[in-house]
Amino acid sequence: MEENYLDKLNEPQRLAVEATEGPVMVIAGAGSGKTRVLTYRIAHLLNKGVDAFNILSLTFTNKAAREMKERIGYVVGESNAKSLWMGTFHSVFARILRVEAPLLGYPSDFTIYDQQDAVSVMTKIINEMNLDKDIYKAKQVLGRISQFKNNLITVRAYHNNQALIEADNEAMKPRMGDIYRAYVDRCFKSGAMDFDDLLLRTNEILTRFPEVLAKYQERFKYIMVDEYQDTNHSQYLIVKALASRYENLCVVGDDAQSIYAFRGANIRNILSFKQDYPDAKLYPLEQNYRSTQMIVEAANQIIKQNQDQLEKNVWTANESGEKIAIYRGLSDADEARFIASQIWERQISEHLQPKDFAILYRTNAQSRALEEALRKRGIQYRVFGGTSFYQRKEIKDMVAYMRLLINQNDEEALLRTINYPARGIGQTTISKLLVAADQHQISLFSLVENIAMYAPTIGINAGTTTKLNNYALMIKRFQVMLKSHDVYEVTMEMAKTTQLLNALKEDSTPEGVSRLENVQELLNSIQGYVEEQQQLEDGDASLSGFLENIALATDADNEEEDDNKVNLMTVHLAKGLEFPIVFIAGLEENLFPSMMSVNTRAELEEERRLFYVALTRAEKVAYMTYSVSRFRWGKIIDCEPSRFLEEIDDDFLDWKNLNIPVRNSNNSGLSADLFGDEPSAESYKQREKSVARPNPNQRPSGNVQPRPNFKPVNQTSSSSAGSQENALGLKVGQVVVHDRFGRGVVRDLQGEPNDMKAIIHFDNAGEKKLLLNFAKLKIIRS
Ligand SMILES: Nc1ncnc2c1ncn2[C@@H]1O[C@H](COP(=O)(O)OP(=O)(O)OP(=O)(O)O)[C@@H](O)[C@H]1O
Ligand SMILES: [Mg+2]
Repeated sequence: MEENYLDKLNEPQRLAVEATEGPVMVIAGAGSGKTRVLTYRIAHLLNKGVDAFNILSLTFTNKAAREMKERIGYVVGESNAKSLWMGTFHSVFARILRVEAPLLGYPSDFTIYDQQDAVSVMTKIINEMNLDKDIYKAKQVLGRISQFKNNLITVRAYHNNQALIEADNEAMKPRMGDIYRAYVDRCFKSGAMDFDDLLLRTNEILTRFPEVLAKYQERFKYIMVDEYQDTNHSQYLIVKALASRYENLCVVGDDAQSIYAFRGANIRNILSFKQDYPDAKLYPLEQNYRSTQMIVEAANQIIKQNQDQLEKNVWTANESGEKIAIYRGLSDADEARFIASQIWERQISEHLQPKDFAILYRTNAQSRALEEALRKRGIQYRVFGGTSFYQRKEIKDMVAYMRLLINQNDEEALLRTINYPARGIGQTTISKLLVAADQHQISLFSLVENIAMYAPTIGINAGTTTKLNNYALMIKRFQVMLKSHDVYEVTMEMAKTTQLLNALKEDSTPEGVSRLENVQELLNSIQGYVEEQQQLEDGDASLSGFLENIALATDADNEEEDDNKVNLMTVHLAKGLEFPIVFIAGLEENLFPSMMSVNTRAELEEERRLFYVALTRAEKVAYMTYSVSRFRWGKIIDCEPSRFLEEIDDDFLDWKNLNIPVRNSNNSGLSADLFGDEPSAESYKQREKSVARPNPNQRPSGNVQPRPNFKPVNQTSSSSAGSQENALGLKVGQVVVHDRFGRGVVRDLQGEPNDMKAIIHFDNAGEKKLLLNFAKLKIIRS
């Protein structure tokens, strides 16, 4: 055991760690060690002899939980840390529901529907009810239902709530209640829960079954919640119910970082903690250990402008640090190029690694330009969120088969697999089946399984009947196989028998190859899962266990093994994380703050908190970038710098390139003329929060002190060096394969031998200039 671990805490942190009995709340600024307090507190509990089994810790991501576990393992020994219950609300309560959901009539192997499944169910409902799709938009309707669920408004409660009904009538959606009922029925019949159900049903069980509540109250004698500011009402009630017996509850959070109000997070949870637990102890943490003085002070100044916040005094003893660099791009491509060039330079000049950098942005769509710039520089990166591994089509197809094996009522899984790979079961047949299943009040699978009996009345011919029969038999066979073989063996067999692997193998395009690799990767991960679980004492190598991990992987849970890469993610996903160098990109009006969020003060304040979260991720250096034009919604639009930039005092800022002409704007087709289009000082003054200050773009140049090593971007040597030697022995005219762009022909070689670039024309991707030191090329024909 690590000795004197309490010495690694400052005074208030140590007190919060040692106050293990009774309610405790820590509300403190970013980087002040809240998460560290929780980690050490758990270690301390274990060290005092509390059984790991009795500790529940709720984190924002599963990754955060794993990291905490690891850290706790260092302090108290790994074996002790293993049986801790840690994870997101969704993953912890999904685990409990596996045991308890049958109380509500769900199968214990219930499926978890992700957003895509939910949208598909909703689209069907809206179609079947013949509703106007422009008024009843599937995602919007689901958003509304999510609100209901997170506030524990069940279908029945909705129908008894005149105010809600009237609100929906006014919103031109009088059928909302019927849709809600149809959606809940449909999920229930499929034996499926969506994400909000995981919390709603947990609440339902804890309320309706006192003996179950008592069981978990006994079990979780010590409860901890990180990022408490972002818990919604449903989560709040679960915690409250579980903690109400022992009240050994410790919540930590920061009201200034509450960024999920749009999803129902409720800052009042923090404020009412004192009322719920009048004896609660409060420990203010004020010292920031993460960031430089420059960053801490600038962040303090930003958040001070919000009216709704608890008073805090955050300071740091860290070095003063560099000013925040601001860069103005001519286009999103130029902005991205600047960022990539800075990463490149800092890696070399400061011996930093790719993983030391994070690029944060407001919307996922911004990653495209950034990715392109990083690729051009040969910088390794990974994108969190967006289309995660498990959302890819080929993976979802495989997973749908797996889901069907454990829950044959899972209608979404059935619809996804019934004719993929193609087995001649057409859309008309499927529509007939859906109607008939509904008429006979049986699940789609039962219908397909007994199709011979129903076929004549439904109007399905003999050929199709055989096909449906074969499909059902195949699924049944795997279900049986699952009883005697491990999960990996069954899924491997399934991938082969269904022809799924073959279908992918036939496609030899680079995309096809990568799809096949993805499926292989999935099979590998199943194998890894089976082996890992078999080694654990209370291991669960079941298919449902595996599927649960997949369904609940949050966007921030990136499982990539080789993690030495530049991190790209939205600010929302960056919560709780820290990186030596952080770029905040796209600081423009209508982007950050988002266009949707500038109408009320409350919305704007949430955007400002988001900005505060972004800046406070940085340890050593922060950059803020914006662009005067950007490719959005299919066209180039002009942009103004974000009002947030104006809100930071000049003492903290270093405006990088105001007096440096930006060299070019390559593929954006823009020229320096754009400078003339920027907003006037006048338009700034008109803004609500505007400080009396000139347009930042027209600041006196005396303010601009480019760092000595600052170079204008995009100066590449273009001396032709086609005949020179290079590492690969590459020559003009050779045919090569690139792992991303596929097959191509070398057109030209440029630059110094040790920094050579190749111009390659790719069959599918067109002409690219690649840095040979980084591009992974294979010569296939000289
Ligand atoms: N007493 C301490 N001594 C040394 N380092 C510390 C101390 N307290 C915290 N740190 C370090 O400071 C950094 C920030 O801590 P932590 O992530 O726990 O802050 P936080 O309050 O949870 O931040 P956030 O609000 O962003 O979630 C971490 O790297 C942590 O290890
Ligand atoms: Mg934290």
